[in-house]
Amino acid sequence: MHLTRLRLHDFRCFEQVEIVPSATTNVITGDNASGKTSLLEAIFFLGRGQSFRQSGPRPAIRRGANAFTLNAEIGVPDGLSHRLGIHRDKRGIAYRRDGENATTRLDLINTLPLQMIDPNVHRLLEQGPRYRRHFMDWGVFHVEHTFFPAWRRYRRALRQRNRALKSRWPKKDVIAWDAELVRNAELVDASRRAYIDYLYAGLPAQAQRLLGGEPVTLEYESGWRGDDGFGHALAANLDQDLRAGFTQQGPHRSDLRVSVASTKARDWVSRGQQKILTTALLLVQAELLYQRRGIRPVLLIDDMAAELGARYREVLAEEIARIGGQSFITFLEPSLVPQALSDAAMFHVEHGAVAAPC
Ligand SMILES: Nc1ncnc2c1ncn2[C@@H]1O[C@H](COP(=O)(O)OP(=O)(O)OP(=O)(O)O)[C@@H](O)[C@H]1O
Repeated sequence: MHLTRLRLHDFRCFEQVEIVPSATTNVITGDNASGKTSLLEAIFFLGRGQSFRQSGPRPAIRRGANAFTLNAEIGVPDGLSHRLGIHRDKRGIAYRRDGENATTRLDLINTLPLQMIDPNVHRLLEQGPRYRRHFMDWGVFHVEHTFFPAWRRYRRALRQRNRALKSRWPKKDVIAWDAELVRNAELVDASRRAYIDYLYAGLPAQAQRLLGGEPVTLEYESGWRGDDGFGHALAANLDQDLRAGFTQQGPHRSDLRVSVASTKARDWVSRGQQKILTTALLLVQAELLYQRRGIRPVLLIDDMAAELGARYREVLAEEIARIGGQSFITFLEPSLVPQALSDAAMFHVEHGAVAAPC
């Protein structure tokens, strides 16, 4: 699965741009503020239906324009292709797959699976559990089919239970949601555990290649206390939930502990090592998706050289080339592009224009 053509119209600093990328590695170079990240953002939008920037889709409309349009053609392994489109104007955002108006974000996610590695990727280790849950759930979503419907039902029941708690409704109205919560929490928990086991199995080989064999461990934390199951934990914590006004335990509070040589990875000092470790985790995820479903996600790597010296850059580039699939990797300057990417298609971005492969 890869992009065979990409068109941007009035998106960020680009008025009108079309690129025909390589099915393997695409290197994008350009000065600060030339539009490299915006190109990756456009691809990300097409695969996720939203931006990775905090500001939401509206500011992505080019200054002075009324709407942006993104289009992509996606080649799939059986020789077929899909067309994806996104249009954003003042009325809202519309998605299209193969001309179909009823396209949802889920359709985009399934049509163009992609994995983003940005300069802040180390926050996966440093910051709160939300980032690690997001990391886990991206992978679980793509490989464990029971996960997403259960997660959706769980969140719906959680919202209702929290509403009852916040509004100080009688106990019976709170616990009325417990059976639905428990049923779905167990499915979510089982899918995540199975996924982390698979991921863990692939990690030593990847860590060996990228980190030189430091033992990395992953420990999944379910989000509730005790070994007697979620139903028991919910019941035992009911009075505390009533006082707090929300459900304090459950899969929505789960976490993934990442340790290197028995030290919590966020205490591992070097930012560069943290970036390499996080990238290793993301690449194992990408490989797992290929092994389990035959899908290679498109890799988007923004400012690959940030935090990394020449040796780590080279090791990472070799790994990306080994894994295969399509990638888009940005660099400030051509001199930062590692040797292992010398066969990549090269694009140069300048003043809202993209120069074709040279
Ligand atoms: N809606 C918009 N309309 C016009 N220009 C915009 C809009 N949004 C952002 N820009 C501009 O687009 C330019 C490209 O930004 P982008 O983040 O893609 O650059 P970059 O090449 O990744 O830079 P860096 O290497 O510094 O991260 C910036 O000058 C930014 O101010």
